[in-house]
Amino acid sequence: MSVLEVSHIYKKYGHGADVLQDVSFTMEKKQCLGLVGESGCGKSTLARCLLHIEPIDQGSILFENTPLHNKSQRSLRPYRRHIQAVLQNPSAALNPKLKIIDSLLDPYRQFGGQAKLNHFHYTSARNFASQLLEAVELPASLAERYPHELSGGQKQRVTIARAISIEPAILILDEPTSSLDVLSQASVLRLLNGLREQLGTSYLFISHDLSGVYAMSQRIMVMQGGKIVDHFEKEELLASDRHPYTQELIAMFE
Ligand SMILES: Nc1ncnc2c1ncn2[C@@H]1O[C@H](COP(=O)(O)OP(=O)(O)OP(=O)(O)O)[C@@H](O)[C@H]1O
Repeated sequence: MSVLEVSHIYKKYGHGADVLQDVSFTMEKKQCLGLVGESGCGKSTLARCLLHIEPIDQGSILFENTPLHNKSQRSLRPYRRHIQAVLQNPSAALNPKLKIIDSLLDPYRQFGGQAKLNHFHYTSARNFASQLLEAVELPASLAERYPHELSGGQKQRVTIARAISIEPAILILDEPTSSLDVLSQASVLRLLNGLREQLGTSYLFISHDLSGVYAMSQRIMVMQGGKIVDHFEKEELLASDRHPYTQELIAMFE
């Protein structure tokens, strides 16, 4: 069953050239869809359009069959909960002046404590923060610390905990491990995989690195110059009819 349907979207900044050109895909429930492509091809722009940080110029975005592309910011509010993101740099994502507990609770509070939860249970701020920290395999004692008192890997786990706190249907992961060392990268990817299975969230996993995308995704899209030039099931990666650009990426991977 599809959770997000993106059809023929176009996006440009100001009077520049199209950064996204005729991008279409669907995201299936509980699956991870990978998006790979070189720097500057438009991956983060696509993420920002899906998060409604940037408007699209043409096309449509349907969340569980409801069109989101033509909604006002006010009428988008209930849907924002369902599409959350984890971005590249956890230090920039966490407010340095807030204790971890307050960063963790921010989305739940933004939705007025009204988010109906299935996996987590809100009884008190402290207890909720402990459940979230436990989900990302961090000790509850970190709740009282400030971001500068955590390692990069711990900070990224906190941003993941915060993103899943309101149990979104979709999590956009834009290069979530690129600022981490190799060991932390592997453990964060393992954690994300486990959480997808536990929570039933759909992921859009964005990276310039095909090996990471391959490890995480059931389906893979390849972007070049703002277009999706290839789109296939993971098992079809080595099929002979792959796009020449995909073949270039595979050659780098081998
Ligand atoms: N706010 C903006 N205003 C104008 N141009 C922009 C803006 N954001 C991105 N661009 C341009 O759009 C194109 C796509 O950028 P985008 O950040 O989406 O690529 P990307 O594939 O995510 O790259 P990277 O992997 O390096 O993050 C680039 O040419 C970039 O310079």
